[in-house]
Amino acid sequence: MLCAYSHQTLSAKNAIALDKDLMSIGAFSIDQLMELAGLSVSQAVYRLHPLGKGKRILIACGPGNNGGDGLVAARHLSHYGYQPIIYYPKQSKNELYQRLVTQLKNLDVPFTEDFQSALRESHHVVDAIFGFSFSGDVREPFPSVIEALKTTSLPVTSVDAPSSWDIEEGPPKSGPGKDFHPTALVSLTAPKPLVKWFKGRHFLGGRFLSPEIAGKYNLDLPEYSGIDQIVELGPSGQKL
Ligand SMILES: NC(=O)C1=CN([C@@H]2O[C@H](COP(=O)(O)OP(=O)(O)OC[C@H]3O[C@@H](n4cnc5c(N)ncnc54)[C@H](OP(=O)(O)O)[C@@H]3O)[C@@H](O)[C@H]2O)[C@@H](O)CC1
Ligand SMILES: [K+]
Repeated sequence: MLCAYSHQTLSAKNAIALDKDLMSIGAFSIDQLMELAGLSVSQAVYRLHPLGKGKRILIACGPGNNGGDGLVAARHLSHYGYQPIIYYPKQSKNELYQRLVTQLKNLDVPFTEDFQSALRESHHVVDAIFGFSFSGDVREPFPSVIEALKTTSLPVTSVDAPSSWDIEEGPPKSGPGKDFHPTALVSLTAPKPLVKWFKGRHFLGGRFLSPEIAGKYNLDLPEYSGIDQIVELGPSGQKL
């Protein structure tokens, strides 16, 4: 069900500030926020790609928290009955990420270094490469991965931002991300300004935001249904 939601977006600067507020004023830990983000992504994939459409989900994870959201989503998808496979070429030494990797290995979720082969065997791709801290030109080893996400015929669900898009200015005018338009986007906490250029199915995952923090950033709290962690919005997050 589409919901009424007004237009506010969160700039990259405010997304970072809001994250800090969630951990100070909001008293959340990063583990909790990443768990909620990844759970939202897993619910969006389930909504977009029910088990009957094919179980093999390729999850491309970048080096930062966007990648961490992908690792959490993979764990939930495995428990739902999917067969996730993880491409995570720049693994963080941070303990949080190492624990997420161990949790996946304990579920026998495979990791691959060969993105292109994994893509050929998959039914759906999750783009958890870069989120709101991406900037500049895409560095190795990710250009060929972004290129493959652009040209694949498989549905691609991007986490928080289509990777390689500028958070404020949207799709790049050159480079591997030029003309990359994922099938779906899961905005976390609030849509970012880039949604102005997004045309696919758009979900919001932010069912943990308190009225106080939402008010500080002038965000409306949308109405979530039942026990859902996500709500579907218009492509640009517009009021429908
Ligand atoms: N409350 C919320 O909403 C929550 C949000 N969360 C999630 O966190 C995300 C933000 O995470 P984040 O700040 O860790 O950064 P992220 O976007 O993953 O990327 C940074 C990494 O990419 C790299 N990198 C950058 N540019 C690059 C380039 N051109 N080419 C190549 N590499 C490049 C950069 O590497 P560096 O160069 O610094 O070594 C760095 O390691 C956010 O979007 C959401 O998904 C939840 O987990 C928690 C709650
Ligand atoms: K992403």
